[in-house]
Amino acid sequence: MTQTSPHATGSDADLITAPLTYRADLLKDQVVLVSGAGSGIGKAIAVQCARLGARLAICGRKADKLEATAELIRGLGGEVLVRPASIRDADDVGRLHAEVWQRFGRLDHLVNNAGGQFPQAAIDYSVKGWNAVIDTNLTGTWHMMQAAARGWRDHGTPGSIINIVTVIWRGMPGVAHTCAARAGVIYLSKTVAIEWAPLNIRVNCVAPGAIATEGMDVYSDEAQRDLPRSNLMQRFGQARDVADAVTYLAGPSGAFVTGEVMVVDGGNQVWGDQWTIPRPDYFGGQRP
Ligand SMILES: CCCCC/C=C/C(=O)SCCNC(=O)CCNC(=O)[C@H](O)C(C)(C)COP(=O)(O)OP(=O)(O)OC[C@H]1O[C@@H](n2cnc3c(N)ncnc32)[C@H](O)[C@@H]1OP(=O)(O)O
Ligand SMILES: NC(=O)C1=CN([C@@H]2O[C@H](COP(=O)(O)OP(=O)(O)OC[C@H]3O[C@@H](n4cnc5c(N)ncnc54)[C@H](OP(=O)(O)O)[C@@H]3O)[C@@H](O)[C@H]2O)C=CC1
Repeated sequence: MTQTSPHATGSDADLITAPLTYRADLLKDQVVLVSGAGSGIGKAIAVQCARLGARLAICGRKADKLEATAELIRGLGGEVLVRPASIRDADDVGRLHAEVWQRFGRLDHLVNNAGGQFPQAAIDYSVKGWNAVIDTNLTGTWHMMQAAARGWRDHGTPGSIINIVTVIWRGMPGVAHTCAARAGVIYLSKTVAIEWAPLNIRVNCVAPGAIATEGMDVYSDEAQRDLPRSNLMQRFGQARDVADAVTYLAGPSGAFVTGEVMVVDGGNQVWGDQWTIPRPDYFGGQRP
């Protein structure tokens, strides 16, 4: 975590002590695998699941960030498997899932949170830049989904997948690559929700709006100033807002929910301009 980021995920103390929305044994003994759990939303999800009694497996590329999350979980008396891995690497993902089953003998929920992008006009994308975003957000997410489904099929146990996406419905100027990738994940999720229903696997998505995390640091000062004004609440959401939505879908409250997208965006899907690159003169130029 960038300690100086104005968008850091609340303090570690907040993650550990903030009042819980759900009862403290909601996920008792369940096993939750969270990708990208070394920072931001993923960290908040992992710590919240641990506070609700779950055993955690966490992955991401950077071991030191994962260890910091793991320390918090162990401090809560929780159990955690730390496994640095890139979701872009299908073989690595396969080994990660094998390790989860070996360690815990079960997997209950996969939370595909790892992802990211950079702001740039689409017309300027390099092939490498496009591929980096698609490989991470669409293909990497798919590697994780398929590995989880195969595990549940082979063990004959139920499971649920929760994919973190974005609010794509009115387009996302400045991050077209991620908009395309997340749209792919949403319709992939709806499709396999059908195909995997006979396997007792639920598949859902959570679509956050602008959430205050260190991931925001990739955007310009102007974009960071404007993004919280792009919704009806006129502010950033918090990582725990997303963690609560994930918990709703993972808990008994989600038992009859599949193929769905839960939007947590302060109303941005109905109102608010969202430019992550300078707004062209054609659309009024300068931001407010
Ligand atoms: C609702 C509000 C709107 C915004 C909604 C979403 C907000 C968020 O999601 S914020 C939180 C997410 N976190 C991030 O986005 C963190 C930063 N992004 C990443 O780390 C991305 O995962 C990644 C895909 C950019 C990283 O991939 P990786 O392969 O590790 O990246 P590289 O640094 O190796 O770059 C590969 C390639 O991509 C192009 N590129 C990267 N950054 C930029 C940039 N700022 N501008 C233009 N192009 C960029 C570039 O082609 C890179 O290759 P090289 O040129 O050879 O470095
Ligand atoms: N903050 C926001 O406003 C919004 C965020 N989102 C999405 O929510 C998710 C979490 O974002 P947020 O917490 O804000 O930002 P962060 O940048 O803090 O989190 C992204 C996490 O993904 C991990 N990651 C990136 N690439 C890979 C990879 N190839 N394999 C494994 N892990 C990877 C990173 O860890 P490491 O670098 O160690 O690999 C990092 O911990 C992302 O998918 C993001 O796009 C969606 C909508 C809005």
